[in-house]
This record gives sequence, C-alpha cells and structure tokens, in this order.
Amino acid sequence: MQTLAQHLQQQAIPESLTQLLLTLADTSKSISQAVRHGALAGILGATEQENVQGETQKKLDVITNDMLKNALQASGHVRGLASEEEDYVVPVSDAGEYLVCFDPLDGSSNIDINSLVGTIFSVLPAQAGELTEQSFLQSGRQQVAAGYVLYGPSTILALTVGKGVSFFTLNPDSGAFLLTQGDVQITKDTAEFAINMSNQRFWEAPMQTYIADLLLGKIGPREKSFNMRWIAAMVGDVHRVLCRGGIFTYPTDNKNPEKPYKLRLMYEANPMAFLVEQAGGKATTGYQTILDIQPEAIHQRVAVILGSANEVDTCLEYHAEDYSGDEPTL
Ligand SMILES: O=P(O)(O)OC[C@H]1O[C@](O)(COP(=O)(O)O)[C@@H](O)[C@@H]1O
Repeated sequence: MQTLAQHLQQQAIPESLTQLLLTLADTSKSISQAVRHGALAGILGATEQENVQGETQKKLDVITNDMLKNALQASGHVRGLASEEEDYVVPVSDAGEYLVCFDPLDGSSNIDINSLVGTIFSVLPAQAGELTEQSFLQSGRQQVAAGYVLYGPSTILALTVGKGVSFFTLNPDSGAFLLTQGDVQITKDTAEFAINMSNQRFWEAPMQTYIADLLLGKIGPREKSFNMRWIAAMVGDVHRVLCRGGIFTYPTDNKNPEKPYKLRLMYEANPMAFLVEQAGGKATTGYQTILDIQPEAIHQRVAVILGSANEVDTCLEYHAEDYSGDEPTL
C-alpha cells in the first residue's frame, strides 16, 4: 500500500508543503497515542483555564495544542499559526512559506466518554510583510491543503491538496499512514441528516421547516424516510458524510443572541468545506458558499450546512428568498 509520503510525492506540490503535511501527520500519530492512553496517562478531565472562546479547556486540548505548536515551530515551513486554543495568531519563522490554522482536538466534549475526537487543519499561503491576524484572513478558496485526523477505532487521515480527497489509515504496527481510499466521492443524494435536535426551538424558520419536512418522512413533502445521526464531534459527522453521504448542519440559532453560530470558520468550516467540495459535495451557510466567505476575525464563527450536493441544494431552497413553503407547526 502507498504511504502518505509516496502519495504526496505524486501530487506535484512544493516539497515544502509535503514536509509540512508529513509534520502534521507525524504529530497526529503522537496525539493518537496520547488519546489511546486516556485515563492511564491521567490526561482526561478539564483544566481550570478557559480558551478565548470562553470554553473550559480539557487537559487534552492543551496537550494536543502544545504538541502541534511545538512541531510546527520546528518544521521550518510555517510563517505563523492560529489555533482554537490560542487567543492570538502566533508568529513562527520569517522564512516559513505557510500559515496553519488548526483545531487540535475537535469534539473534546467526547474525550471523557471515550468517543470520537479529531484534529482539523487548514494550510494557507503566507503573505509577504509583517505577520498579523490580517495575514490569515484569506477566503477558504486560498487553502493549499486541508484535512483532519479522526481518532476512532482506527486513526484515519483525510486529506486534500486541491486534487481530490484521499483517506490514509495509520498502521499501528509500522506507524505508517497508508493510502486506503483515493478519489473519495460523496453521494449526490442521501437519506441521513445530522443536527443537534435539542436546539430546534432556537433555529431560523427555514431550518425549522426543512428539518420538519425531513421528520415527516414518507407522509411529508419529501416522500422519503430520513434517519438521523449526531456524534457531537464535527470530525466524526463529516467523516461519515464523506464515507456514505449525508447532510451535516450546525445552523444559526438564537439560543444565545451574542453567539448565533457555533462552528469556527478558519479551522473547522473552511477545511471541512474544502474537503467536501473536493469530494463532489457542497458547503454553505444557507445564504453563502463557505469557501467564498471573506474572513473578518481568526476565531469568527459561521453557520454550516454541508454534504451530499443535491440534499444541500434542497436545504438551500428552503432558505431562498422566494421560498413559500408552509411554516412548520411546532
Ligand atoms: O455540543 P453540541 O451542540 O452537540 O455541538 C457539537 C459540535 O461542537 C463541536 O464539538 C465544537 O468543536 P470543539 O469541540 O472543537 O469546541 C463540534 O465538533 C461539534 O459538531
């Protein structure tokens, strides 16, 4: 089976990008080890600290953030980095060709229940001049690579460098990431949706109607039964969508008017949208294609609707100005 290094050699990408992606992959092997040790290594549970998002940091949030920061700072190819666990962007080396945005441990609320977690990363070209937060505020279309590592029953790296999506599985014996699926394609249609239903009463009317019609199944306007899944870790829900199709959404809601969105643009929505589009799917806020959003802040949040292209199109119809569907009876 082809190794990650062999696969990257064939992608006709700069050697510097190959080395950076191999650094990220190697660090994720150590994270996979740490996650597997869990309580044995005393690394479960929370710290007393809060991150810039106002979330209590898990011990593993901090540990994995430091592991990635140290590796990227030593790589020689990183001009600057940004992380969910860092308040501000971190300058690294003036000679670095790339900017890296990452969520070191996505779904960290799952760590103490031994459920799926992952690392998500996005690579942008470094700009000339002084490194500031502005240097990072490039649209998702500028990404030169993106991916995630899912720490589950097996450890899987999903990667795109803009030439399709490939899955690599970590061989726990040899420690090598081996190509287990190339040219990943998302089915155009689906009968599976993922959303946190407990937020239903806080959603906008278009999402209320769309989900209500899914739940009506065969007796409703969709004339088809839909099944629901929710892993509470975007990396797990998106991996399922890449594997067997589906629609995943964390829509806008008014649960907390100051925070109408949950997921972060630069290190959750953009890398996932790049993967999904490269696999033939679609990714939108309901009103704008995610990869075309001009970022305004490094920890900016957005609404996310992504997955099987035809199903996302249907969901978009409910968000269209001229949608005249009946309001759902809640
Ligand atoms: O707790 P909820 O509302 O189910 O939200 C789950 C969502 O929040 C997240 O866990 C946010 O990510 P972090 O764990 O990195 O903060 C997503 O991975 C997931 O899709």
